[in-house]
Amino acid sequence: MQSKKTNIPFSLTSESLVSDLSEEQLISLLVEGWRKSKREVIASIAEDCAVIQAEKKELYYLFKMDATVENVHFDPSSPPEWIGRKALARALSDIASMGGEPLYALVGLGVNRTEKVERIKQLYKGLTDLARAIGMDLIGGETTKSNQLFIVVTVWGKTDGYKPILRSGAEDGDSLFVTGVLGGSYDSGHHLLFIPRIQEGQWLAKGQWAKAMMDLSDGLATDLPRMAKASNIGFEIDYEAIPVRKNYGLHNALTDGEDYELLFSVAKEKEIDLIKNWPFEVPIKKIGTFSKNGKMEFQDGYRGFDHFQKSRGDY
Ligand SMILES: Nc1ncnc2c1ncn2[C@@H]1O[C@H](COP(=O)(O)OP(=O)(O)OP(=O)(O)O)[C@@H](O)[C@H]1O
Ligand SMILES: Cc1ncc(C[n+]2csc(CCOP(=O)(O)O)c2C)c(N)n1
Ligand SMILES: [Mg+2]
Repeated sequence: MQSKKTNIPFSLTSESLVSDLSEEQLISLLVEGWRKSKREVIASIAEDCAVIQAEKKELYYLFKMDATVENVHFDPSSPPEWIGRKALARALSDIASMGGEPLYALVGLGVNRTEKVERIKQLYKGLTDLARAIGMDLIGGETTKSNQLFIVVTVWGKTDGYKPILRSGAEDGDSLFVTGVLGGSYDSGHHLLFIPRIQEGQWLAKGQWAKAMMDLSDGLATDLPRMAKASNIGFEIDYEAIPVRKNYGLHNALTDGEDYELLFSVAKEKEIDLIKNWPFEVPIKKIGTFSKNGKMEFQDGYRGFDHFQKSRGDY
């Protein structure tokens, strides 16, 4: 795998804390200097999923792990079925973001000894109901004692007969689209009950509509610059075009996170056909353009979610 530049703005000392870094800086630091040893690893760290090319032509395997932690990703009072559902759906959103088809899941569970068995049973029901609905198989996992309830889901998916869509394919002049509406995910409960855009992602990849694609988990303000940097191209946003959830505002749409919608680039000349042929219920909206004259960052004050920066309910 390719190591990313660390971009650490100061020298670390033995006293430095994780909270001195952003999530991205910590990951960069941990994998600095790591080089992939296998040719079949097509994409890895910094993409939504790792991509492994199988020996058969145009067969790619996708892998993604996501953690769902009490008081970080859900409140103790959240319905347990919804917690389990969310834990799987988070990883499915990353598979969707490459146009993949989910196949198998491994589930890690951390539970306190004082936890009610019924709560964990309900949590598992939410998770397995979604897996069944999607037609994927639960093939194993791990269970451990933990002070804080957590679920770690690893999903294995594939693209068979077509290439997965990376974050790095956007080019000058491409149109930038988003599915659904953005903002207010936590307060509205969307963060528990969102529908991962699996069919939409596959359609966009199979039909060669999307050139670059990712899912929005940390907020457009953080995630779009990631796509721009991966593609090495700037962007220009039409702020008024951003689809905002009812009762929320532009700031929510840019910074709240957990939208779990698809962000993708399309060649300008395909834009009209895309809109005409879009076969799904969820709407798509053009929100800007990739441009070599544009910036790769949003203006100051728009910043998405970061696990190590101070936010709601920090401890
Ligand atoms: N501890 C780690 N070691 C190695 N790679 C990591 C580690 N944590 C995250 N990564 C990789 O870093 C990238 C960013 O991780 P992250 O989980 O934020 O993915 P994302 O797709 O940006 O966000 P989300 O999972 O919320 O959609 C991914 O490619 C992920 O596989
Ligand atoms: C109790 C509670 N507090 C805050 C939030 C909001 N939240 C948590 S993680 C995240 C970004 C994506 O996470 P990751 O980067 O891990 O994929 C956001 C916006 C929540 N859902 N529950
Ligand atoms: Mg992602």
